[in-house]
Amino acid sequence: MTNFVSSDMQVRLIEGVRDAGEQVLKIYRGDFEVETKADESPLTEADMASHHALLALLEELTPDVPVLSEESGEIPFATRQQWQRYWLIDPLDGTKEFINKNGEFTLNVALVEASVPVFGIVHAPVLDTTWWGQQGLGAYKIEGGAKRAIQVRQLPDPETEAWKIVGSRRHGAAEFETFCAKLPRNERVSMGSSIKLCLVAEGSADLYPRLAPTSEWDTAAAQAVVTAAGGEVLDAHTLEPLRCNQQDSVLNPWFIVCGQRDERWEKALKEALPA
Ligand SMILES: Nc1ncnc2c1ncn2[C@@H]1O[C@H](COP(=O)(O)O)[C@@H](OP(=O)(O)O)[C@H]1O
Ligand SMILES: [Mg+2]
Repeated sequence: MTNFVSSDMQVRLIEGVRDAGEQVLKIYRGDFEVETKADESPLTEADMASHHALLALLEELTPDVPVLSEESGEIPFATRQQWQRYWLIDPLDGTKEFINKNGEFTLNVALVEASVPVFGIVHAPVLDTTWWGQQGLGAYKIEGGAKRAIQVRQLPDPETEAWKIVGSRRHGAAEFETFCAKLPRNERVSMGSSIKLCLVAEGSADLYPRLAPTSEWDTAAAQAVVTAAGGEVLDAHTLEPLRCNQQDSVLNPWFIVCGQRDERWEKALKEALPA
């Protein structure tokens, strides 16, 4: 099994992401301005502070590895296609949650190798919680200073326990409801940002159907955590794992995050999705 990130490097990365989170927290606790990007999505000084802090961290630790950030501007596919290994970051996922001050936003750093997110850190500064994982080496969570290994859970028997389905606060609500209505007994939980994937990774939720657009930087770090915890992030149509950097567009297909694959939800998915 390849060790993509040494344990020493891992410690420095986690510390660096948590330091960037401290900068974000200072802005979160004060008054900040909100700009609107060309695609109509919001941007705050915290997105940019985190972007610069994470770029500085990665350039210091791995000067030879290129970085693609949500805030770095477009890098042509012809260039990205040459990258065997690169960092893919979303400096602040859940900007609307940040603006609404509900704490459900994250800093996201993924290492992508041959299109597969093999290592990822997801940090939620307000929750004082960090999830990380590396392919083949397990997944972990630090919450309030306490570290523990995490793992996905098996889908429970719905006769005795409802399946927990996590969904976005803001996107794809109608598709989400249609999907959940086809499932056995379930309870729904709303959450912002990549925390949704981490809830599946840690076994607090069973499924996260994302039947709405996202970009690769929204999911790569948390996909690494989910897979290291024994789960999967699957294209909702092909049921193949999501891959990065395969085409000009950085948009993901609709996807499903699951713990262990199970024919019960696969059947529901086939019925719930438009042909
Ligand atoms: N039309 C669209 N195209 C691409 N991504 C979209 C999108 N609408 C929402 N998203 C992504 O969904 C993320 C938020 O999802 P959720 O509300 O479920 O947490 C946003 O992250 P950012 O906050 O980083 O912009 C954004 O990237
Ligand atoms: Mg995002």
